[in-house]
Amino acid sequence: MAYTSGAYITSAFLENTLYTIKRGIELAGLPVEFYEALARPKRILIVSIPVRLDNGKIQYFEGYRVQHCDALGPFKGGIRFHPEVTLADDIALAMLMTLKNSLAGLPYGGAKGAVRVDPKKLSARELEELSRGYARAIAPLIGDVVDIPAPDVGTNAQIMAWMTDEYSKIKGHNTPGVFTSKPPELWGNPVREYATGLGVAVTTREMAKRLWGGIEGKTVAVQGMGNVGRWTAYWIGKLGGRVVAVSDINGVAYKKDGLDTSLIAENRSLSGPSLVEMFVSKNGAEHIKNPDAIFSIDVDVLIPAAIENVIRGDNVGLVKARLVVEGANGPTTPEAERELYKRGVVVVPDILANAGGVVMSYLEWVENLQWYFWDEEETRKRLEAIMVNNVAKVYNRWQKEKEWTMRDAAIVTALERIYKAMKTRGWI
Ligand SMILES: NC(=O)C1=CN([C@@H]2O[C@H](COP(=O)(O)OP(=O)(O)OC[C@H]3O[C@@H](n4cnc5c(N)ncnc54)[C@H](O)[C@@H]3O)[C@@H](O)[C@H]2O)C=CC1
Ligand SMILES: O=C(O)CCC(=O)C(=O)O
Repeated sequence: MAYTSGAYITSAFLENTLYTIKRGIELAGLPVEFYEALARPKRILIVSIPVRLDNGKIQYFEGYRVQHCDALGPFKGGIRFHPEVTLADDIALAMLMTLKNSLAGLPYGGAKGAVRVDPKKLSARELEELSRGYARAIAPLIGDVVDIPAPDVGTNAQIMAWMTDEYSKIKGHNTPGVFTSKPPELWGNPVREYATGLGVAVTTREMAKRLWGGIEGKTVAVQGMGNVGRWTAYWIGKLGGRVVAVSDINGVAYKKDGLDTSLIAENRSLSGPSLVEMFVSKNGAEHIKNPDAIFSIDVDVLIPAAIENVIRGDNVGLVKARLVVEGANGPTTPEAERELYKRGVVVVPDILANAGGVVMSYLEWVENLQWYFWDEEETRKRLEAIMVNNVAKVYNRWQKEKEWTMRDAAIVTALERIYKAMKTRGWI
């Protein structure tokens, strides 16, 4: 069975994702036709978005919306604004969403969107124009029961607000359920801002309980201080773990006795690198200029929460942690993962560990469709219960199959649900 996309569009990330799906299908004993059904997205839209820059010139930005699979329900997945994003990587991210949504038991298929842009180089007005332009460009393909985007790298609640407003103007009425992770003042739920990080932290606690009897005092390093990384560090601190290092593109903040992660909530407005600087200036942390030093810090748990393909064959030897929890999508290559398992290091896969974001998006969407809202406490409890249950489900499956990785257990569980739906529909 070939596991390459077989198309002219490819990337290391896409090939790794296809390899993982193929391996899952083989381990689950499912037929080759199922692989064929998942190896290509159902639909791809490529768009060009004109933006009038502040200097008066017009610049065109390329964007995508990849709808991978809708066997389980409407397409769902974030939108990435990043200068190096490619269509192939966007396809890989959409495939991971199909698996993640299935594993979490959500009534969703998988999708992902992207625009090749460095949002930090745009003014607020330019960013708003780009966001509205992207929403207009993909409007024919999305809808509150069709495809529901949300944030990913480089996007946030304000961008979701602009996109929801733009889409609602096109429809001629308010359509809150078409994007999730909106600000609370525009039908969002306050939990969504920190939901992915909370989910990663709860996953880490649940794994630490099983591996070591608890998370209390266990040392943790977090790569990335964006939405996922910062809230992971914050909640790890709240749950009793000791975060000794955090990093961003400009370097690492390290403190042997543990960083005061409660400062993260007090400094909500700071961006990633400034949070690292904040730990140095306000918390007495050491500043290590090389951002990759995060991998070699001697900790119990390493949490890559920045971007894909960061733990690879060439640097996996640096990792000293006993547990890797994937906050980012696709941070560990298959080669690196094999090496880690050989050394007895457990890797908790992205589709399990970082599902808190989309689970919370689902709760927000249910609120939006009903125009009925739960309070913060109630939604947080629901999110935590789903995460705890998902970790137990995957861990127990993994325990029964000693030759498998935790990723295998997660992917097989996700694939079986999609297969049953496709079979029942008569798609395969
Ligand atoms: N935002 C969400 O709800 C979800 C995000 N994810 C995944 O989590 C990861 C992070 O996403 P967000 O936090 O939303 O993005 P973000 O854009 O808020 O933050 C990403 C951070 O990573 C940093 N970074 C990039 N390359 C780095 C490197 N080589 N070393 C250290 N830091 C680096 C950036 O400077 C930035 O601070 C991505 O893989 C994303 O797909 C997964 C589930 C949900
Ligand atoms: O909240 C969502 O709908 C999607 C989040 C996302 O893009 C992800 O989990 O990678």
